[in-house]
Amino acid sequence: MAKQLSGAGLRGQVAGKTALSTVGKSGSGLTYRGYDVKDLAQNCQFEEVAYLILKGKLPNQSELDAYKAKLRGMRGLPSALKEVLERIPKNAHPMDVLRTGCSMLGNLEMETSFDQQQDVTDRMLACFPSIICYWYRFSHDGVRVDVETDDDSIGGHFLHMLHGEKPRELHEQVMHVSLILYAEHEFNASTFTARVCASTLSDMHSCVTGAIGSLRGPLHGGANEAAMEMIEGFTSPDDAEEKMMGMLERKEKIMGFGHAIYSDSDPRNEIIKQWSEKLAADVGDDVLYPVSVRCEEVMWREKKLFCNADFFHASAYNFMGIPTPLFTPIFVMSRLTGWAAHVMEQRADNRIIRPSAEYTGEELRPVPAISERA
Ligand SMILES: CC(=O)SCCNC(=O)CCNC(=O)[C@H](O)C(C)(C)COP(=O)(O)OP(=O)(O)OC[C@H]1O[C@@H](n2cnc3c(N)ncnc32)[C@H](O)[C@@H]1OP(=O)(O)O
Ligand SMILES: O=C([O-])CC(=O)C(=O)O
Repeated sequence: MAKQLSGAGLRGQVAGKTALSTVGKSGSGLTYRGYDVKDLAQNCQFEEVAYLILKGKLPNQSELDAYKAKLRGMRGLPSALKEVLERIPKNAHPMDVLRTGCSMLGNLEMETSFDQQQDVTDRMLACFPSIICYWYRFSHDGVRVDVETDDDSIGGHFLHMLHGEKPRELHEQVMHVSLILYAEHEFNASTFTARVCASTLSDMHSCVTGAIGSLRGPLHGGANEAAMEMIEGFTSPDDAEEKMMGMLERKEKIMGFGHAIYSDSDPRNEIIKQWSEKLAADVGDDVLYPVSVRCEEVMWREKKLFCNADFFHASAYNFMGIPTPLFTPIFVMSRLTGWAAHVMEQRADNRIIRPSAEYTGEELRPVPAISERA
């Protein structure tokens, strides 16, 4: 059954056109440029999907090889950016670090013409993992990590820098799937932020910096971290059930569940759930995965609320040894493709986005003299 889309939050209102993705259209849960996300997650690497989203077609082998080589060559960070990252404290949130890193990059490598939009985007795609890991390893381990690795993929590059060793094949594969699932999602809050910024004819770094800020909140991308914080407090499935029932009774929001558009499932969930199960078996987990499954059952039974893309990402990332505060920055590494493609689409057919407001304030009145004011 389709969700009733109306009310506050611009729900159900068409705010522009896109050829990039469909979300919740009947018969197809989520498509990128006409391809089902399940098909893409099963058959592609993330770089192929990034190419598809940004350049409009799936690459052939030589195009993919050239694209990966280009991205590999753009992983380095300018020394001024490294200096800025070294000054950000250990207790900063990595999303704030990334927001600052993106903004600083825009100062050092400014987009001076829209002709540069593809290259500027590829540069961000290549170096965002470097920004996150350079700061994280410096502030937490006192290490100036080498960001110019020769890893084949963006996900592999990230895991290599984070853990100081080449990732296992299983983990690199899960990163491909995860980054594909998060890559694009029509007019979600962060993408809409990017498009509003683009509609003023601003530069790409400004659009992406704003979008990072929007993604950070727990009602959007920040939900994967919030979900992790919740499930790690549950010691067993029964404990999870008891505590969740209490949360529901107190009418608390449970992060990682529900969706603004999907009505009864998020197509990304079954994919990342399968990988979470595989990773649980791999690490010999007998708590986090069963706890997560019980949460899913309780939420559906009690509220008909389903897991969105974020919920099983929490356990999957945890099983790969990724610290919780880095969960949402991984989302950025991926969604950057969607944001940038939307910025390009907006630029290609632009009118400044400027909706109207329903006024609920005072009627027109004169300014009283200061001596007459309460
Ligand atoms: C990748 C992503 O960004 S996916 C989204 C990630 N965000 C989260 O997981 C945060 C938790 N979920 C939510 O807050 C919401 O479901 C959102 C923000 C995703 C969507 O919000 P909305 O479109 O307003 O939700 P919707 O209209 O379906 O809400 C219906 C009712 O269910 C409740 N509800 C929705 N989600 C939840 C939840 N996770 N926990 C508890 N109750 C919920 C709402 O409060 C609302 O109740 P009300 O009518 O009494 O106010
Ligand atoms: O579409 C939304 O509102 C949120 C979401 O799932 C996403 O951005 O991936």
